[in-house]
Amino acid sequence: MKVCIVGAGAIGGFLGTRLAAAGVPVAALARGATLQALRHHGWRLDGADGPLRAPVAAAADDPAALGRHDLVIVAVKGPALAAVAPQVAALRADGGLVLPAMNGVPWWFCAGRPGFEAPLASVDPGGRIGAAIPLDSVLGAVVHASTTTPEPGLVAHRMGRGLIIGEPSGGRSARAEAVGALLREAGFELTVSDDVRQDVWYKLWGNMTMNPVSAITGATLDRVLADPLVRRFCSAAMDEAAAVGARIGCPIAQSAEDRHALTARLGPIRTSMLQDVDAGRPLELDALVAAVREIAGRVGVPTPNLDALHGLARLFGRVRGLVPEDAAAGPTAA
Ligand SMILES: NC(=O)C1=CN([C@@H]2O[C@H](COP(=O)(O)OP(=O)(O)OC[C@H]3O[C@@H](n4cnc5c(N)ncnc54)[C@H](OP(=O)(O)O)[C@@H]3O)[C@@H](O)[C@H]2O)C=CC1
Ligand SMILES: CC(C)(CO)C(=O)C(=O)O
Repeated sequence: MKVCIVGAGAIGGFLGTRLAAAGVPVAALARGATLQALRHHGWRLDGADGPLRAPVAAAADDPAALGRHDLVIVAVKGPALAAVAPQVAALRADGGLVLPAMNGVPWWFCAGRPGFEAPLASVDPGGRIGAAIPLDSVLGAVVHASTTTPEPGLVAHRMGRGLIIGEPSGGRSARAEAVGALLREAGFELTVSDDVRQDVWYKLWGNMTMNPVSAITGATLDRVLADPLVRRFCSAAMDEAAAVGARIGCPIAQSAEDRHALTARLGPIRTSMLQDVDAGRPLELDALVAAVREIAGRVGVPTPNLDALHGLARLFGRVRGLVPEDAAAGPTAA
């Protein structure tokens, strides 16, 4: 299976290196210093298992130079997705698959469901992503790992190798099993899910509060959860999202406190959004927070705590130039 990674950063490099080290030909659509590093050194991953190095099949900033692929793994941050969607389309072979390995509500999440005939403006403004990447080419994914890029093209793996993949509409398929086998072979703890939407919503349930709260405060996850007032606020926002999930076929059986106990086990993690603040990169607020508010609005669930979190994180980002001034000009603006 020919694989191309779009977005060879912390997660893209983690997936790309492990796949390439397992003998899979893995190309990269990358740019700038990351592109130079990949061309010079190939795929590089450092972690508790020691350094892993593997050749990159090809690396370029132009899809035309890379050809077509059976599997295109997209691991950009949410704000970059609309810009790379046409490139993803150009990299995908006829019948090829697209696996977005990203946090938050994906653009395909509500597609085709009653009440969601119009695409989510927060994650797919104008429906351009959905138009470029047909729903029937998508496999949903959830990444349970923590990685960083200490320098362009070099990934540091901190913890976790969990991946969940599945058909957006649920159920089993031969193609999901085939991609699952490939990733399992590359050393990931791989689950092929019957209901990947549920898994996406469950992961989001944590990121939705932990990432923006860590971004605003600069606190690692252990410190976010150690403050009783902050913890209670996060729980209240999570209760709202759980009520939204119950309306869209993604019920959550746990309490927010149950989930905090699991998150606390991760220890002093700098969330990917806190890493973005550190590096001066755009914040993924639309996929992690605005989209939940937009879905809540469509199903009629009030979200006062989530609204407050969105407002604070958005203002924090705007003041630092990490969120555009016109962000969420649509249904989540107010
Ligand atoms: N890091 C983590 O621990 C975890 C992250 N996630 C999620 O995974 C996703 C990816 O995150 P992460 O890997 O941390 O992000 P990074 O910022 O480390 O990587 C994103 C990569 O995408 C590249 N990119 C962006 N736009 C383009 C473009 N137009 N052409 C080519 N390359 C481009 C960036 O390049 P450049 O540097 O040039 O901008 C960067 O290399 C996010 O949704 C995140 O929330 C999920 C679980 C854990
Ligand atoms: C915090 C973590 C590693 C797991 O929830 C994550 O998903 C992120 O940093 O975005």
